[in-house]
Amino acid sequence: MITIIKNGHVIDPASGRDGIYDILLEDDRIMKVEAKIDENAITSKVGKESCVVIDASNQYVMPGFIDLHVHLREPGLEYKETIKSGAMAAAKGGFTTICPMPNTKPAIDNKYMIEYLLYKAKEDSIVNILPVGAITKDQTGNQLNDILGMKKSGMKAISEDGKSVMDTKIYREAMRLAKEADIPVLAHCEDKSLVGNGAMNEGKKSKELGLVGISNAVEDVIVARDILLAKETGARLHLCHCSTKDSVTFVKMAKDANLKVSAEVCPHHFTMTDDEIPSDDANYKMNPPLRSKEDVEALKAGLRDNIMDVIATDHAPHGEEEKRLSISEAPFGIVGLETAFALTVTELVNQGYLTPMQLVEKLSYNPAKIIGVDKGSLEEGKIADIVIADIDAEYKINKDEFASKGKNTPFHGKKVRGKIITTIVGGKVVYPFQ
Ligand SMILES: NC(=O)N[C@@H](CC(=O)O)C(=O)O
Ligand SMILES: [Zn+2]
Repeated sequence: MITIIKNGHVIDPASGRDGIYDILLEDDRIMKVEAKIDENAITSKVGKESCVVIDASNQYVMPGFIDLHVHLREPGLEYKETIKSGAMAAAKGGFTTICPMPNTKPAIDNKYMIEYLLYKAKEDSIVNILPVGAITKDQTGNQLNDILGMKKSGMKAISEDGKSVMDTKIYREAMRLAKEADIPVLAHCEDKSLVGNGAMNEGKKSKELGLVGISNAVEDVIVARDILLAKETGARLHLCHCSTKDSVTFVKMAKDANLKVSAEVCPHHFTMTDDEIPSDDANYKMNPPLRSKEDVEALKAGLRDNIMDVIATDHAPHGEEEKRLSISEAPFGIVGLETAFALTVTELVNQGYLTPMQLVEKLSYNPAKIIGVDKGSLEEGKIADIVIADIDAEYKINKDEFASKGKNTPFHGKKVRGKIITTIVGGKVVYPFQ
């Protein structure tokens, strides 16, 4: 099968291309990227029926996005999301590869669960799935999992996401094993004893709503600890969902010291402050919480200055009933796969924080490097994981149009720019849904 993507504005950090090109795909590979590819010459050779032409005029053509932080709720909580529905949400959001976190029920904490996830992904998922395994048994923090065995079964990273491993000795040993396995540690940074019953950012707004606050130190203390452990063990540390200005400062210090540290920011954390939470509405509740203006500015500057490497969604679907509860009672988390690109365009590219090239670095090129896969590139010979988007298209976010089962977003009705038009995985169009 031949596919030709015509006249698109190619943005590809791997080759440095930033201009109008045609791309020729043969089966699952990128064969040619050239200023002009003559489709008539090709159709006359292979026949019209084995050649698809996609017109990408006035659209951006980018390597498929890679999300290092997604919660699919299968197994165990399929009413919130399944592998199938989560993968469809990913495709609709321009993501061709996603890394599901292991906090399912049961947790992905042994090699059989990794194998199960990969088997299920093959059956049900229209995007690539790279498994992340839990660090301790059942994520209870006491007993280290078989990290080397899980890696052999296809695990691409370890994480205790949803919480931190509070026992520093166990965590240090996990980092040693991650180094031996040559996989990154995806760190959720939250000091359990400091957070208590905190439900939103500690500040004026939490007082106004009468809610228990979560201070910045809850995150910062563990960010600092984890960086020190990465220094001692030589492990590759990736800091998840950074939300505070001091997280950015610590990441900069770690990079200046040449440590193997990378960091992600979620779209909600650069889009909104805690002050913008209108009422006790749990669609504004996530962990870490929406922070102060000062923190949001530091995150945006950190992305701009390439201190922060990745934009990841932390897509965390929950049932509508659960999110109808008050902020103090509802579970933490909001969906993100289908709003990430538009929020990045609207809040960062259109506001002058990121160039389109940086957007692609943070949504595709850098995540591929961090998770260690040969993706995030539109160079000839690479797998054809591609996203085509209209970055000018203006519309209002509508949760009822989400492919995700989760409708829990604070961005319903928000006016944005940037729409995914086509998502291609391994040379096949997966969105629009076939
Ligand atoms: N981020 C969240 O608010 N929730 C996540 C857990 C996590 O990513 O920490 C979830 O699993 O619901
Ligand atoms: Zn987390």
